[in-house]
Amino acid sequence: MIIGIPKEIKNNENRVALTPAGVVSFVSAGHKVFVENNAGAGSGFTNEDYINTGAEIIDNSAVLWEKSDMIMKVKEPLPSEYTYFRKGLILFTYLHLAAEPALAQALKEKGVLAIAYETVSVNRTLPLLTPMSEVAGRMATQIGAQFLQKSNGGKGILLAGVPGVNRGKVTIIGGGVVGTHAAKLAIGIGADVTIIDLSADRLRQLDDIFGNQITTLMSSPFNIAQSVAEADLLIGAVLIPGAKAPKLVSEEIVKLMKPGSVIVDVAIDQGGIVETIDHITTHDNPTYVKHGVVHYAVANMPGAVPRTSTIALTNVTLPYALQIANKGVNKAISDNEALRLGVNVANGEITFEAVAKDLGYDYVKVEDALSEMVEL
Ligand SMILES: NC(=O)C1=CN([C@@H]2O[C@H](COP(=O)(O)OP(=O)(O)OC[C@H]3O[C@@H](n4cnc5c(N)ncnc54)[C@H](O)[C@@H]3O)[C@@H](O)[C@H]2O)C=CC1
Ligand SMILES: CC(=O)C(=O)O
Repeated sequence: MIIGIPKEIKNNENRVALTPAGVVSFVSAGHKVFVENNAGAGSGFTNEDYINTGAEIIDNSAVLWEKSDMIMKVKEPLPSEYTYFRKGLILFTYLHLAAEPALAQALKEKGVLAIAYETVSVNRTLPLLTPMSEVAGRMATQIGAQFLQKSNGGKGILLAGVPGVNRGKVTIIGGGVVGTHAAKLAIGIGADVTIIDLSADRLRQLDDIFGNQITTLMSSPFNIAQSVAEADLLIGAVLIPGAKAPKLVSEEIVKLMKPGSVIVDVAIDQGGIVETIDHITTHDNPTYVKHGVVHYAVANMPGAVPRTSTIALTNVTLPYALQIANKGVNKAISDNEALRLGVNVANGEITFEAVAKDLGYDYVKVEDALSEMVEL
């Protein structure tokens, strides 16, 4: 199989979908790898590093997409890349289609076989999302602390407090991977941390992990309003896999927050949980102020720490990509249920139920969408 690795074009996206070590794995299994010129530069991998491990450098995105059987990316294709879509192309990347209706339509219309990292699922865990959620969770606290500084538009508090002065309050909605890692950092710097989740079992686990270093609360409109109103920093970390994020924090609740408080909505890649966040922000221009509250809604947070993130991401994506290349995509999907759950679009159909529901398409099972091509 020919695997193509484009240079990412999203704002400040410095990750790359394959490291030189990954090239060795593909080439030694008999595959060919094309890497776009300087695709790895932002993560500290030079063209020479890729050439030395057996890849070929291609200086033109259109040519790279055209020559490749499978495109491995980090972020969802942007509109300028939709023109490269074609029937039968395999696309393996983050997609977050519930929040990207135009992309979903383009993938459908062009017959791309699109496998989303974020819905590949093993025993209700999301192995290809987890490492980036670990990164983004840790970053969320770091970024929140930074924007709480007066010079950055915040209310001018130090989350850690000092002897004789209150610690800052951090409310985290969603106690999964992002929420846990945000909490780790917030506890580490000495903040007063509350985690809100809908799952009583998850709250029990968090209580076992963090003990009385955190307060846990069941997710309800009342608890959310009360905790958010008091928070200096609110972190959005909810996920319903594949689906648009629920708007759990209304405009009225945001108005209850004190001026200079900060919201970091990590769940923005699925549309975000805060009503006053109506657009995605970028690393170049990461915040805006509404009702006196600083809003941060960057959908590719790990792109700002690309060396760590690229290695963490490719550690988990490579084994799946190798299965696709070695077995062929149909057999790989047929053999591996986790990978099958990653298929969001196939043969012009939406094959992930939550995405189909949110975007108003008929849901077609992967087995049915691919029935002419493979027995599942
Ligand atoms: N902005 C960015 O750069 C990045 C964003 N993310 C996103 O962060 C979000 C969270 O990801 P993970 O932590 O990995 O997901 P996860 O599945 O580990 O955790 C989600 C948590 O939300 C909880 N939840 C669901 N409905 C809820 C409700 N109504 N109220 C309270 N809690 C609720 C679940 O019980 C679960 O504990 C996802 O949208 C993910 O794509 C992840 C990495 C980077
Ligand atoms: C999860 C995701 O979309 C990201 O890491 O950018």
